[in-house]
Amino acid sequence: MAEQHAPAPRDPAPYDALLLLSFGGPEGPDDVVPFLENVTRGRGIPKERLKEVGQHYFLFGGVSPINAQNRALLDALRKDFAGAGLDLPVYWGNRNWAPYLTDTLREMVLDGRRRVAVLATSAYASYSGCRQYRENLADALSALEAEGLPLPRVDKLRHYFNHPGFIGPMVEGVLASLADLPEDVRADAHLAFTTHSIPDAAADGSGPVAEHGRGGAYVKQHLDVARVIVDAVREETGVAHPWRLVYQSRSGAPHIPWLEPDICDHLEELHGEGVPAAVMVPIGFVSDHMEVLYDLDTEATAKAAELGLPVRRSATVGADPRFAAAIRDLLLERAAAERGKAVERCALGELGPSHDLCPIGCCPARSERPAAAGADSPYA
Ligand SMILES: CC1=C(CCC(=O)O)c2cc3nc(cc4[nH]c(cc5[nH]c(cc1n2)c(C)c5CCC(=O)O)c(CCC(=O)O)c4C)C(CCC(=O)O)=C3C
Ligand SMILES: [Fe+2]
Repeated sequence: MAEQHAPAPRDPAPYDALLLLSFGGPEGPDDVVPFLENVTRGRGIPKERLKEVGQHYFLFGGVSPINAQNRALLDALRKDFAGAGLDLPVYWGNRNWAPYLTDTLREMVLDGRRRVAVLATSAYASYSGCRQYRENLADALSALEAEGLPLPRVDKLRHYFNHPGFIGPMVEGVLASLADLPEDVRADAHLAFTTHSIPDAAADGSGPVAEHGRGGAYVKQHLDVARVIVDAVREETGVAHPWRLVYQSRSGAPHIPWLEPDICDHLEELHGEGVPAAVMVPIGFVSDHMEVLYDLDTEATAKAAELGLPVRRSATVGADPRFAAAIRDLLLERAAAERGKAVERCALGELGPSHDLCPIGCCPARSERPAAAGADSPYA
């Protein structure tokens, strides 16, 4: 039949699967301590900080919101693929909790998958958000190798911080939060874009070393996203809201410098300057992680109440169908590139589309460990 000879309209080749790679989180009170041990093994986090973060989880019944968010995203992806006529299985594996990456990758291999596109639930360059996931992939491949299993090739899809399917839903979220503020303070509201604080040294080394100055790709990428959102909001409302990129969820020892200011200090400063309201925009988080539910919705919101400063927290992308479609777009784009085709790469802002393959020295670690899916990968 002629139909069989026509090129597939949505050709995922050479990929035979998509792997959603995430952080993982506890599913109940008994999971909290072992989860935190997994996260912080060898990372030098003070004991007091761990106790404190454990309390954040216990406050929510020991359940991290991240797993439900990932299950919703998996559903959205499967729906999106089916709707687009893309026949590709979608798997899910985590760094720190079940389903663990190694178990998922083993299942994939036993299912016959040999060429895997990987989407990490972190949109930006950094050790924690990029290289560490590549190290996790190398560890999983090494475990399968030790079991005598055939190794799949894993390709990590590019950073999507500036993809319209990631930014569009956030713009809508900011507009909704602004509309939710009392009318008399709305036009003068500040936008506080927030992301995970990381050590200054990790920020400086984020992304391809040669390409970025101080603050590295991590800070630059967030600033680019913030500017795009501010412009899009202005186009809708006619108001150029003052804004700043601020940080949250700092965890290391106090004598080590991390990115600042913290969101709570920032709210205090805004209040001191007579700013009448603010919207917290968690651009650093793909979905409502514990950092969003605790550090913003609980801690920073209480701080604002204490100050008498009206604040709203705008929505994360989560399982928005536009985000699922963006992931399909990234996968098909990379698939075409791997087939040697010229591809169009969607990106807003000034930085342009990120690289497909992390170059040698991208987001260096404190100690050198093998990392897959990059120019320095020991795997094919
Ligand atoms: C940049 C970044 C992202 C964003 C990229 C991405 O989204 O992946 C991220 C995500 C996440 N971080 C998470 C949880 C934790 N992170 C910790 C510790 C740390 N994070 C760091 C950075 C990041 N982390 C860093 C530099 C540390 C210090 C220790 C180290 O250098 O590794 C700790 C230890 C306790 C503490 O001190 O907070 C916990 C419990 C969860 C799950 C939340 C949930 O359950 O919903 C998620 C998604
Ligand atoms: Fe973290």
